[in-house]
Amino acid sequence: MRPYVYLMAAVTVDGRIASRTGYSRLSCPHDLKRLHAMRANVDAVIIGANTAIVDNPRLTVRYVEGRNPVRVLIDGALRVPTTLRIFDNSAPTIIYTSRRAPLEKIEELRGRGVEVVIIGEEKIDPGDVLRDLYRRNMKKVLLEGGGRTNWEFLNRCLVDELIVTITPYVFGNGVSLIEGEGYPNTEETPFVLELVSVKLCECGREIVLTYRLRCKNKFTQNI
Ligand SMILES: NC(=O)C1=CN([C@@H]2O[C@H](COP(=O)(O)OP(=O)(O)OC[C@H]3O[C@@H](n4cnc5c(N)ncnc54)[C@H](OP(=O)(O)O)[C@@H]3O)[C@@H](O)[C@H]2O)C=CC1
Ligand SMILES: Nc1nc(O)c(N)c(N[C@@H]2O[C@H](COP(=O)(O)O)[C@@H](O)[C@H]2O)n1
Repeated sequence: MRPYVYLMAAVTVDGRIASRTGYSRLSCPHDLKRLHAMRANVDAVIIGANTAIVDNPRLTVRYVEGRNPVRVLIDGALRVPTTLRIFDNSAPTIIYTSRRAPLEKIEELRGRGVEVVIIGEEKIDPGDVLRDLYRRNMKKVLLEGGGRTNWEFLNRCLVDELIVTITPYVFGNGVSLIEGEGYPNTEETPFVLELVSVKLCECGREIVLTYRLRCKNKFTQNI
């Protein structure tokens, strides 16, 4: 069993979630409220190592009333600095890492109240992360990027709902919503996207697309 997985992001018209310099503040205040309402609605928020390093996010609920989710970081080599805001104890934080992680860094973070879980030899299977979160009674989680982490989950059919806000910008380069090895054509994706809704944001400049993802039968995960 695994939790229900939402993936939420803001993209430019050319599908980028960040520019080549790592700039990613795309959403208007209304869209940020939507993001924070989603954080308040889930049990955990998951990010990858680069997002943690580049953005140094808080991942707390601030623009609406609600409780903070558990913050989950996937970092196979435990590359992140120990000074990040996600280690500030304002909400619980769990790191999933592998045997590649330096032992002294694991100890330092554990000493500061961060739960560090070694879940793989080299690579981390996102299915294992989700199963572990489910065992901890987390039934709904939000995947907040970045592009590589989104790919790792999506490519294994581990995303149930995709909520993408299209913002009126173009980067021409940078990090795409999904950053992976890719598919050669539309037939060979392991999932189908079913459009649920198209909404104009309250600001009048952004479009919020919601899709439900259905895993094609031959790719169905046994999870
Ligand atoms: N506009 C928006 O809505 C958002 C934008 N962003 C932007 O996205 C950018 C970062 O995206 P990106 O560079 O793709 O990186 P990610 O944040 O997806 O981090 C990728 C890294 O995380 C680690 N990781 C993720 N999954 C696994 C796994 N299954 N097993 C092992 N390690 C894993 C790996 O580290 P390692 O290689 O060391 O093993 C991997 O290189 C930032 O610039 C950020 O600002 C992020 C979120 C939202
Ligand atoms: N949905 C969405 N829209 C944007 O424009 C964004 N830049 C992001 N980024 C995500 O939010 C994190 C920052 O969170 P805090 O404000 O520090 O709590 C960032 O790291 C991305 O995960 N998302």
